[in-house]
Amino acid sequence: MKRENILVEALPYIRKLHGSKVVVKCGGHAIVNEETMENIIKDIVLLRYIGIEVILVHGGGPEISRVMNELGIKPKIVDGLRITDEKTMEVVRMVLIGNVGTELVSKIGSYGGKGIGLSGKDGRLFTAIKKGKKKVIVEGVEKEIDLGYVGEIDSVDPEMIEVVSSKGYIPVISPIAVDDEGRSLNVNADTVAGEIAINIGAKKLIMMTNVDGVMEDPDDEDSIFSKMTPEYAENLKDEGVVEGGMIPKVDSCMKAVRNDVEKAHILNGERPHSLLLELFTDEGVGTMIHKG
Ligand SMILES: Nc1ncnc2c1ncn2[C@@H]1O[C@H](COP(=O)(O)OP(=O)(O)O)[C@@H](O)[C@H]1O
Ligand SMILES: CC(=O)N[C@@H](CCC(=O)OP(=O)(O)O)C(=O)O
Repeated sequence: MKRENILVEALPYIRKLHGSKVVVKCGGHAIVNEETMENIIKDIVLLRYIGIEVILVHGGGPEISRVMNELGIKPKIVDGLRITDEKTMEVVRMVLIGNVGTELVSKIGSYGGKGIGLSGKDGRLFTAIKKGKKKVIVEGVEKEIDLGYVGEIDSVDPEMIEVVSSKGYIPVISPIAVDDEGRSLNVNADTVAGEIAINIGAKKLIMMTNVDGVMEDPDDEDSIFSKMTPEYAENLKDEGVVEGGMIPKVDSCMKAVRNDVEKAHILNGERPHSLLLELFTDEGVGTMIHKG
């Protein structure tokens, strides 16, 4: 397609999204690679310049696991959730807030945007309660596993996001919540992104990961589902097609579209500018979850 046609094709999409809020969740796999991370940040800054209020929620699972291994702590993840003891919680805070969050804020700045780092603790943006024990099936047998300092979101107060976003800042949110006693709790970043999207009235929730979308067979790119309803996604979960880290993503997307977020998308952040292609072209990429 000619370059001018690409720009013209984007116009109705830009018009529709101008002034609305879009939550972008960037997974740890998509940000471990410097080039991938820079491409995503460039797209986010561009969206902000054309009047779309982007709220960035980041993960960092692979980086947390890398640092844990370096410290001699073996990472354990069940259904996409990290078992988090006290020492692990320290690592999670250090990596997510101290490292990944500040790096994203500074990259946004280097492309001309204004990033601001937040976590659940800032203005009590989101609070959580300890999730406690989780039932899992191991080799056909049901077991209860204590997840430790893993939080389940209890409340979201979006005022802080609204204040900074209305002044042109791009909030960069680390998935660490606070509980009533002021303790830090580790929350999956997909869950945080979904809850924030619902509570700020976002038009879209976009999950950037390291696969093209939800697939029938994760090893076969051609088996991607380009569109699905929450009911269909629920079936895929029940059938065991959706596993591991894809479970919290699909759960958050289903909950978001059932709570008035127009559309939720799962995209491959490793494909350069997949975010712009999804938002501004007729074809779109990845998997879209929409109400029936
Ligand atoms: N049906 C599926 N389709 C695509 N990916 C799947 C599916 N089921 C499980 N997965 C896994 O989910 C992973 C994405 O989750 P995760 O590793 O937590 O990513 P992120 O760090 O981006 O949050 C994929 O790399 C893939 O291995
Ligand atoms: C409770 C829980 O699992 N928290 C996650 C938080 C980071 C995250 O979600 O990172 P990704 O988006 O890269 O997976 C963790 O400790 O890995």
